[in-house]
Amino acid sequence: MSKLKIAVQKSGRLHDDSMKILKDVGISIDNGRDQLKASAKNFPLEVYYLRNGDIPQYLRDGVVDAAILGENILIEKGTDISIAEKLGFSTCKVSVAVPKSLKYNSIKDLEGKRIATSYPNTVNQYLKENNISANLHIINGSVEIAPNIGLADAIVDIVSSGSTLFKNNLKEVEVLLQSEAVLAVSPLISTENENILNQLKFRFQSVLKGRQSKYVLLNAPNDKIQDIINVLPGMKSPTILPLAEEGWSSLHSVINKNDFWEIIDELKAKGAQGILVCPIENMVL
Ligand SMILES: Nc1ncnc2c1ncn2[C@@H]1O[C@H](COP(=O)(O)OP(=O)(O)OP(=O)(O)O)[C@@H](O)[C@H]1O
Ligand SMILES: O=P(O)(O)OC[C@H]1O[C@H](OP(=O)(O)OP(=O)(O)O)[C@H](O)[C@@H]1O
Ligand SMILES: [Mg+2]
Repeated sequence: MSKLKIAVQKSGRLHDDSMKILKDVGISIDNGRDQLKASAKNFPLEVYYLRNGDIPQYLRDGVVDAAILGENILIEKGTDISIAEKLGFSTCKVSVAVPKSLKYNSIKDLEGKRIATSYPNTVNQYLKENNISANLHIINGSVEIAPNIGLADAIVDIVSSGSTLFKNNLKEVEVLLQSEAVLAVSPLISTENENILNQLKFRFQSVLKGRQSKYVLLNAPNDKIQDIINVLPGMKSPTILPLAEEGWSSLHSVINKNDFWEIIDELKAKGAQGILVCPIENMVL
């Protein structure tokens, strides 16, 4: 029986969350990442542990059928490779930063400057779109140090919390792109493995929807139920069950996890009691 070959980052920012989503969709992987490759026990899947930056080439060559990698790497090295699903973790930006002391007004200030980056294609494309000519210094790591050691006037690199920029006395001045981890697909995938990929994608979607949602249970007097339904966002048809105590009901619903804290005071004010909020493992709509 055919197996889907999927690449995940061997070690680094994406590794743990990539393994976690595979685990959360019920796939158990046989051996550790000291091996180049591992098999799933209960799903037709082989996991290849590779470097994030090398994955676009492996996808292009059909060495692997699919991969979990940073969207920014696909933009840099794999614009011909398609994305099957955005996975919601490892969110970051690719941005231009300059020394804090520099007066920066607009992108025109980059004209003729030296820019250090690990993302030359992304930067060249951006400069071209904005009609700017600059000199790129391509370095593979610790890009943020370049202005401080006199190697460059500006940098283009990943920004997440901004603390690396802060530590290096730099400020973000332009955002080139937003990125997150994605499930990408090889253009050479076979029909048989595409079917397996679709099953995996379906499982990912149900876990991702579950991660975005919460299951809410609350008790309320029957005459308050309608007021409470009006407060809960996006609730079409909540489940309402009678409690043993006369005149009271229990209301169950699914809401977006970000909405709950905004409406909790209102729910209490409308008469809700004994409010429980539970995580959802999977959600199939
Ligand atoms: N600080 C960060 N916060 C959130 N996501 C990040 C951060 N840094 C990187 N990422 C995302 O994680 C991906 C992997 O980053 P990481 O630094 O682990 O690997 P890499 O430098 O691309 O290396 P390699 O090719 O060796 O695997 C990046 O492409 C980006 O999408
Ligand atoms: O805005 P922040 O939250 O500070 O994150 C940004 C930093 O994170 C990444 O580096 P990483 O820690 O992965 O180290 P690396 O350069 O060795 O890959 C990236 O290259 C930035 O340097
Ligand atoms: Mg890094």
